Amino acid sequence: MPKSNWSAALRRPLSASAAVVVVTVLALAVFAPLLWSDRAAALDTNQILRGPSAEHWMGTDGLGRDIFFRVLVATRLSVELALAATAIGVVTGLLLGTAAVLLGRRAGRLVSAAVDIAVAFPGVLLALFFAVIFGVGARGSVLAIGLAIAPAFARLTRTMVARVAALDYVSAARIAGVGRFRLVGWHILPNVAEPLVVNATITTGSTLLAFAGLSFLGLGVQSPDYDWGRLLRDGLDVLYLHPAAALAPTVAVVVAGLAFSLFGEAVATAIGADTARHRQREAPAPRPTDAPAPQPAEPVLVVENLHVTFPGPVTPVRGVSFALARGESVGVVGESGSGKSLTALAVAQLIEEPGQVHADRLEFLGQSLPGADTRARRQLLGTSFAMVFQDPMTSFNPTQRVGNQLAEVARYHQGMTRRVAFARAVDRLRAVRLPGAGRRSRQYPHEFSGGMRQRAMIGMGLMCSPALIVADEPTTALDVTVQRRVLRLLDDVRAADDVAILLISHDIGVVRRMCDRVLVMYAGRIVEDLPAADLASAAHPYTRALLAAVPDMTTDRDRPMAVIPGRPADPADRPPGCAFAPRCPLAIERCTTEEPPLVHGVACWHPVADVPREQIRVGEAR
Ligand SMILES: Nc1ncnc2c1ncn2[C@@H]1O[C@H](COP(=O)(O)OP(=O)(O)OP(=O)(O)O)[C@@H](O)[C@H]1O
Repeated sequence: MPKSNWSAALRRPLSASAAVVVVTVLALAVFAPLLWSDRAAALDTNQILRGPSAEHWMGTDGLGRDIFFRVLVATRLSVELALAATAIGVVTGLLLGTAAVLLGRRAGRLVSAAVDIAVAFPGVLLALFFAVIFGVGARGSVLAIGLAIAPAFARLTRTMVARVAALDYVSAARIAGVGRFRLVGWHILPNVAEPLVVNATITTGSTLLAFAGLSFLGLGVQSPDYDWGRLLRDGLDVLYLHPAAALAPTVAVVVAGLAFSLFGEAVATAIGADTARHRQREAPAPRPTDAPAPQPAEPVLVVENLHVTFPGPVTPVRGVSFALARGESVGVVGESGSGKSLTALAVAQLIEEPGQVHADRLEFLGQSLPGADTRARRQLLGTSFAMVFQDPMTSFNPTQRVGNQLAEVARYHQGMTRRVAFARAVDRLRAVRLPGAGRRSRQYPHEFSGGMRQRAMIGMGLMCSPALIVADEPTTALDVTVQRRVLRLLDDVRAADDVAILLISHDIGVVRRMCDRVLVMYAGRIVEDLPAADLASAAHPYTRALLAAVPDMTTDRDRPMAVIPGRPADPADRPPGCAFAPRCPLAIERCTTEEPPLVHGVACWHPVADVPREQIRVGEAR
């Protein structure tokens, strides 16, 4: 951590004072018993319960012992106990918080549930509960307080670990066969150490106070040993006669407790500044010249048996399965209403009530999207997933400048300052080749053309480091030349940054040019999955009919345009068997009774790979 962060944090008067007090307390803990034990233990029966004087600054106790020196000497036991309890709490918390990685998902879930229940109890109640179990005395109270602070620490650890455990390098280490303990100790904990250290420092402050409480209640340190809590308890017995006896240990507890907590805050400030700087460094502008991101072993997106249902019930998406690798571009084509957009929205977790999404697997970058808690999901989708919507007019907030809207993403997800985030927004607008990016970033969306807005939307997706861009009809609202520019930009981004692209379009020609693979959807199902280069050899009559409807250089312009006869299936009234059967010129008996599964890339009882394209030209527009 750079020295400047520490000096900046310690330049704040409160942090500097806290640091001075913490160092003093630690020095007293080491040296006070060596220097003043005798004076603290010396009995003077002539000086019993005397008030403050030049000889005894805080007066004397019931045996004539000097209270000031007793408070100084008690520093060691008080700090020792607090540190021991904090250590127990931290180690137990770390073990419980990493249980999901160490013990596997099921046992981890049980541990998490137990931790959540424990967190629901107030810490003081837990400490008293454990103190009764472990018995009166210093050892019992160390265990009691240590175990009482463990659940909160475990929950913090669990949250931090879950974030790091989903990262690519942890997946790579898993696949490389790294053991669980090494994975946690080597790859995960060092990356979450900073906030945990900060929290442990702050916890030490509260632990000091908790010990004083237990000793005060008679459950902590027992005579003849004494810590600040014990002195406080003795002082309270003579409070009206001799208030300084209670005041001195009280001041010691409060000042030391506050100092540790404020010192923890100072550490947090120093580390926070450093982490933010790191994050900015870790997220360099993805330029075409950048080295490609390391290849993960897992696909970017895995969808298995996806269903989207609305009340009725209607199921416009029924059992869709596909996967996307890094840098792969997959097109989804089909007529209006075939379920393309709902599939994309389900992947983006944007289907709203009363819509229901069910899937055997819906994983993005190895993380189950329906399983992730909302915050983790937001973070994951916010940093690694970008969506370009059909209507560029509604994708931006009309009341905010475009640059600010892009910058917001980096400020929220990457903790950048306003100025740094805005500079990155301008850089991203430049990366999507928006002319005059600096000036444009200060304009409002209505001052942009449709094509510019789509490019800015892609730029917004590039504010973090997306692994997947879902583009739902991104060029439908644009004229042909602008369309081509936007599509080329998407393709460049894919090539430069190894971003996977899911392109939804009803234009099979666009998909053929842009994509590696094509998924053809009909009535909520994938009916064909084939390489874009092999479209000409499509086997499903529906794919062939879609292709036949696209005019090419060989199309006879004197003949009317080819169309697919009939109407797309209504999701609320779907025919039995293959949904395309009523419109299919090759339908056989079985097609009307039994729905064909997707086998070898085609869902058809009568695949027609070898039937000439002209035979599938099933209808013509009048
Ligand atoms: N909120 C909803 N409630 C009920 N049905 C819906 C809802 N949203 C969409 N649908 C239905 O789901 C079906 C698929 O819709 P979807 O928007 O995915 O089609 P699409 O293939 O993307 O079509 P387009 O190309 O016209 O956008 C349609 O029949 C639509 O009417």
